[in-house]
Amino acid sequence: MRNSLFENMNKQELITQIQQKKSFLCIGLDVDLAKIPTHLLTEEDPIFEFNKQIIDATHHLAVAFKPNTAFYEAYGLKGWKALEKTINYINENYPEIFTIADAKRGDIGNTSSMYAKAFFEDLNFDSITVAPYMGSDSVEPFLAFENKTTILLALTSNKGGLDFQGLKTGNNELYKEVLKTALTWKNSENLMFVVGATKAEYFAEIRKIVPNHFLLVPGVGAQGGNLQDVCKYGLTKECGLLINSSRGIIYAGNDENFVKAAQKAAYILQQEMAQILSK
Ligand SMILES: O=C(O)c1cc(=O)[nH]c(=O)n1[C@@H]1O[C@H](COP(=O)(O)O)[C@@H](O)[C@H]1O
Repeated sequence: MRNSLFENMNKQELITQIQQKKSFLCIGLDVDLAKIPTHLLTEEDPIFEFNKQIIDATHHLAVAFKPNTAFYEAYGLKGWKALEKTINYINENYPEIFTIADAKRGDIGNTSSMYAKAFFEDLNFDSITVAPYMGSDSVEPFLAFENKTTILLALTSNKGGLDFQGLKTGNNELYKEVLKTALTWKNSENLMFVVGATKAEYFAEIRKIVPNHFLLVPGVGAQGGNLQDVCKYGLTKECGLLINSSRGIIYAGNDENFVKAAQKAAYILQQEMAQILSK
């Protein structure tokens, strides 16, 4: 466990990692047994074995790992065990890495508190993705963990992302209200926001509302988002971006050479990031 300075340490450590690794890459560990190399299926725990090899080969190129819990919940108890082993493996071997439980939780206050305990205390993730739909008392139990980060969905990468998030509420679209209102919540310094890479044209507007907060940006790779477009308006002087790619990296290959293929895909993105950071 880290000390009470953790809240600032958390962000500071991330910034230090970004500078040292010249990377703001987050690798999504979205393990699908139908997609991993078949030779791993005879392992006792194929999901963990796959993750372990990906993590060992890419931890120096990435600053964050993001398992999406759906890909573990889908396999029941075995999947949850694999998630636990994965987060423990990262925390024990690469403690500098920022870990994200992509669980998209949020409920009435006392239920949110239990979600927060599950991911922050039991599993010891650094952060969790949370949906804002149920409002302040559904998010504040996560924010109360001053040593942890709550990553609130603002403008998501999917096609339907604008169905509700783009609706006008008075003068503003809903996603802008989410950003503005969340800044008024207690411990809002513990927030990051999700903005999809497929929505690059919205970053200038978003940065007017949240000039300094880190943004988690999924959608590069398989969903077609473009790194350069996102960085044009998304970058801050501290970088302020975590760019996620899941399938584009972990399934770059699907035979015995899958680790090398994943490493190469991560390296290509890291090199592009190094160039952007050097400007
Ligand atoms: O919160 C997320 O991470 C997320 C938000 C969003 O707007 N879009 C989005 O794709 N994601 C997640 O980011 C990952 C993207 O995976 P790839 O499309 O394979 O790179 C998945 O785990 C998604 O659930």
